[in-house]
Amino acid sequence: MTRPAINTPSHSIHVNLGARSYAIVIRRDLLQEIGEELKRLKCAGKVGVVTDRNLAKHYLPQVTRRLKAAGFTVVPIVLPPGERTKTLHSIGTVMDALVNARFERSSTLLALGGGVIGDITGFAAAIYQRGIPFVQMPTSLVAQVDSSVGGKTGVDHPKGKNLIGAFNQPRAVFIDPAMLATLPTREWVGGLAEVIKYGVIEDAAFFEYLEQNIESIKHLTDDVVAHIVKRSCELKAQVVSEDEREADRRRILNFGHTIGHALESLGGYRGFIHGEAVAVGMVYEADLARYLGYCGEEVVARLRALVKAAGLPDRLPKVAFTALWSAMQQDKKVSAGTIYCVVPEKIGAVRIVPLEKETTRAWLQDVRARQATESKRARPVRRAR
Ligand SMILES: NC(=O)c1ccc[n+]([C@@H]2O[C@H](COP(=O)([O-])OP(=O)(O)OC[C@H]3O[C@@H](n4cnc5c(N)ncnc54)[C@H](O)[C@@H]3O)[C@@H](O)[C@H]2O)c1
Ligand SMILES: O=C(O)C(=O)C[C@@H](O)[C@H](O)[C@H](O)COP(=O)(O)O
Ligand SMILES: [Zn+2]
Repeated sequence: MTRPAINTPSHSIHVNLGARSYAIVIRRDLLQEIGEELKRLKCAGKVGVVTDRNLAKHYLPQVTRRLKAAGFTVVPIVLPPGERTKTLHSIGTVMDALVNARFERSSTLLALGGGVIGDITGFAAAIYQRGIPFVQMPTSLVAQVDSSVGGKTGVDHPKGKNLIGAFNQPRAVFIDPAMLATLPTREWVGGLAEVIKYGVIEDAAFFEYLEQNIESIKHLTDDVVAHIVKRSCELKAQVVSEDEREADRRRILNFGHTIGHALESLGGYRGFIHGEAVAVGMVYEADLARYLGYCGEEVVARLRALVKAAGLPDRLPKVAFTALWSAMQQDKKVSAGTIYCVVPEKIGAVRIVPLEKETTRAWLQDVRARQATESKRARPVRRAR
């Protein structure tokens, strides 16, 4: 589906990390200026454009033209699309391309794509010759509101998401919201999960805005898209500036991910896309919070209603407790064997709590009992003959 063009004014948001500080620039048609922008960053020589086949079709010729016009030598590195590409094998592919093209320490990588491409590129940039600069040009909603900012880079392991990686900040993030025009609907909707997350973790007014504007959001109204991309980047930049390496505060950005990541890995990265898994994760982590007495039923109800209205999944699929618990133990918030989970206290405020195995097992049994009752109610009543 081709979407209408998206108009947005220009914004620059500062990620304040001392020597590693950088700007998130949000501007319509930034794509046309990518060569000049890299020159402004003092990049020179070779640029490796890491992208996937979908993005290559839509944008690679234009990006290559702009970079060449600005004097760069362009080396395209095109990977297959999707989460199953986020592997060490792909890192090997990128390494081979850089070695073969004789990339130097002063060469640059440009991540042209969604979160998968951004995470791979940032990690490749961290390890090639022990570190070369990289720039993010995010193209999906997940990437424009979340993954391009903050320097978490890496790849998945069959047993867990993002288990191999590095903190590596980009030199800049260039967001052209017009590029969302070609994003498939399922990916757009998936991205809304990370947007909703910001409302729950620290901005109740933003959550209300999303509730009130969900129809325009689904239809990509210009001013609404501009607002959600900008507000999400502001919120993430602030958290990352306060706690770059997730010593404490940054953990709030992981709301929905303890269960969400477990569902992704249990599904072999073929089931839910990331945003969908996070949506289900948020609903059930909120439900667990209610069960444990950290928040009231109204918090779960509002979150579930917004998730549903956005078109995201809100039902925990069938999964055995032992499998779920074991997958959750791969989470990076696990400390001394204890799983810590981000739970809401109210819309706009979260806390981080340890999970106890038997209580979590009892909660899951309760979830299943409620799901069974809901299914019975939803089933049409058969008339006796
Ligand atoms: N590093 C972080 O802080 C962070 C934050 C959030 C998510 N992530 C990671 O990001 C990944 C999910 O990102 P994603 O949802 O962008 O997935 P993705 O990169 O797989 O992109 C989704 C799909 O949309 C296509 N696509 C992207 N932009 C497009 C465009 N403008 N036009 C047409 N097609 C387009 C891609 O080719 C792909 O098929 C996960 O691996 C997740 O773990 C990382
Ligand atoms: O930037 C962060 O910090 C986040 O947690 C953002 C998440 O949306 C993102 O999916 C992140 O990659 C998850 O990190 P992980 O450390 O749990 O792998
Ligand atoms: Zn995420």
